[in-house]
Amino acid sequence: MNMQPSRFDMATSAHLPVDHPPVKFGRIGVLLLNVGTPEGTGYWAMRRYLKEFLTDRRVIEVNPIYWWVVLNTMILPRRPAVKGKAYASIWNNDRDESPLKTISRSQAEKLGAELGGVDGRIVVDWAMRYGHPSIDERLKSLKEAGCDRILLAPLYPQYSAATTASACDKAFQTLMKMRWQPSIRVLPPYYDDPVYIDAVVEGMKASLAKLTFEPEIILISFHGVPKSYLMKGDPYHCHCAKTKRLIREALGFDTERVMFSFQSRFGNEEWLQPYTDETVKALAERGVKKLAIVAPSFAIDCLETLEELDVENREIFLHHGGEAFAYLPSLNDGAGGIRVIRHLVERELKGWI
Ligand SMILES: C=CC1=C(C)c2cc3[nH]c(cc4nc(cc5[nH]c(cc1n2)c(C)c5CCC(=O)O)C(CCC(=O)O)=C4C)c(C)c3C=C
Ligand SMILES: [Fe+2]
Ligand SMILES: [Fe+2]
Repeated sequence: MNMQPSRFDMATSAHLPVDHPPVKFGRIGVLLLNVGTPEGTGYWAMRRYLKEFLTDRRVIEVNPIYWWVVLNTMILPRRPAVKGKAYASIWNNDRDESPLKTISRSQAEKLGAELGGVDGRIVVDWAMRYGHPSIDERLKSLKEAGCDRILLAPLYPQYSAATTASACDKAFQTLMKMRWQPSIRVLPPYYDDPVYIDAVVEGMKASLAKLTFEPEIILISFHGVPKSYLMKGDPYHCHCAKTKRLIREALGFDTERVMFSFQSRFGNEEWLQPYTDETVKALAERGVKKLAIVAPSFAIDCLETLEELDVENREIFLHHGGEAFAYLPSLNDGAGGIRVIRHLVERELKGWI
């Protein structure tokens, strides 16, 4: 087949040979990626989601035979019902989907509207690592729309193999099967990006200003990972520590007032410490009466923030003597959230647009 550049001109001209396949090219795709979410809160939808999540070797690194037994005999028979109830309590009933999905879609729509004014060739889409819309489906769709350059944008400020690398692995599995692969770029972690830190701090200040109390302590809670991942070289812990320091400095609060911890522990292995639930309990028992929690590792509010922090940890705090508790929301699809994503995406698209 003649692969000279003129072939592509031909593809769009009236001189295209009758038996020539259709050729679409020249557009630039941006694919926003997040962790994933169940399709429903019932047992089978939850089971499918958890099974996909918990069979990802980037997420669970223990011996696969041991894990197969644990997953199938202990976790999948019970966890779907328990977590299904938790998801039901935060579900977006208007759209019958989780908040993570609603807000991911909105982020992509808002970013698409803004970037369309910058360069008409840009197509913004979104996908989930687990569940739908899948990375496979949306990557193929971008390619079919004529995107021969694609920026993968995992919306994890702090890098972890369990999240960022897992999303990229999934994308590369699809690319492995493409004859004409698009050129690919990957958004680097942005844990210390000044625009991200400024937006988080601006959001925190706005939320704090609306409170009827002044928190004695601000707890910055990050999603945890097993400690063994840190020991094997995952930079997630260091990225979180730097994000925490930069937020504290930008707030201008002293070191005693801003603490950090890791949440969402799973299984019996040791995870990064200190644990959020234990910290919240200890603070209340120490006599702290007013507490605010923020979770900057989540680009979007989800089960782990709306339920685990705002409901479970609120209860722990109040039950152990605390009097006032506030969860400060994530950046989501607000002006600050979109400003951060747009800044990162425009920076990474340099040379393409
Ligand atoms: C068991 C191992 C897990 C690791 C390691 C892990 C890391 C990790 N996860 C996020 C972000 C999110 N996780 C969410 C839910 C969730 N996470 C795990 C397990 C691990 N995560 C499970 C099993 C679940 C499902 C809920 C549950 O059963 O507990 C979510 C919420 C999704 C939603 O639909 O709302 C997010 C977001 C990060 C950032 C991370 C490591 C850095
Ligand atoms: Fe998780
Ligand atoms: Fe570290």
